[in-house]
Amino acid sequence: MRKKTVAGNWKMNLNKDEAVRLFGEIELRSEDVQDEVNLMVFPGHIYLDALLTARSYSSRILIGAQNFHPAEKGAYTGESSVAQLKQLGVDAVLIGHSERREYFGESHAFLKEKVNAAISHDLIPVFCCGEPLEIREKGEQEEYVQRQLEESLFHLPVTDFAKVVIAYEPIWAIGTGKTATKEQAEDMHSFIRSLVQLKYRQDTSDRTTILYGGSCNPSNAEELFSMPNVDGGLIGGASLKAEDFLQIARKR
Ligand SMILES: O=C[C@H](O)COP(=O)(O)O
Repeated sequence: MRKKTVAGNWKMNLNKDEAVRLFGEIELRSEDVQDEVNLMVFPGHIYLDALLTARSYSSRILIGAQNFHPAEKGAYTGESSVAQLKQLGVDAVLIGHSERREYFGESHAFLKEKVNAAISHDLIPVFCCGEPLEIREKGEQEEYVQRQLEESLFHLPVTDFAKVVIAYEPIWAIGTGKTATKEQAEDMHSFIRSLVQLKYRQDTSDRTTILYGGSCNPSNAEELFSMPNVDGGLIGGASLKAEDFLQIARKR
């Protein structure tokens, strides 16, 4: 039985006070979210330390970084390494978000390096994949997502792959209010799981967490999460309000 995961990607939103307050509210009010739900937040990079410091000792909320550079160290102005994030106390990293692929030109090969760097420092890689609208309209979404996984993720040996969380985020649904239907999400999630089974093993594919992202909110989370292969969500806009985020986390 897979545990559900609900992760909030705060992107480049909130100031420091707002970020610390939001984290505190989520932490305080997460008590009525079932124990079997994993909670994760990805705040703005410059607030990671503040949140890690504010996090209570017994907190159930994992804190992740939205970005990093795969090199161990070096002349990469403005970047952070996984070693630096690990030392800070970060638990997870986002890799392959469509915004990083599109606006920062992160290639399949670069994302593969990021995956390797995260694994080598024992950070949970949350690997995002998903197709743009024109690909969906041509009906080529499966080939598109398969390539993303094959180029950047499926090189991992099974023991490392077991640490990865996959997030399927159709680009046409991100921040648009136009969420995938539960059938569209389930079709892609079950396709991804079948690829994992082919590449690895049945027990690995049974255990792989596959999140849905793209305009997921308190009104549509329940039907999306009711699908057998949807193991929770990677939430953008709706994760910026504690009540909305927690309402999503309470959906089964
Ligand atoms: O990482 C989160 C996704 O990009 C979804 O964002 P959204 O919920 O605002 O559509």
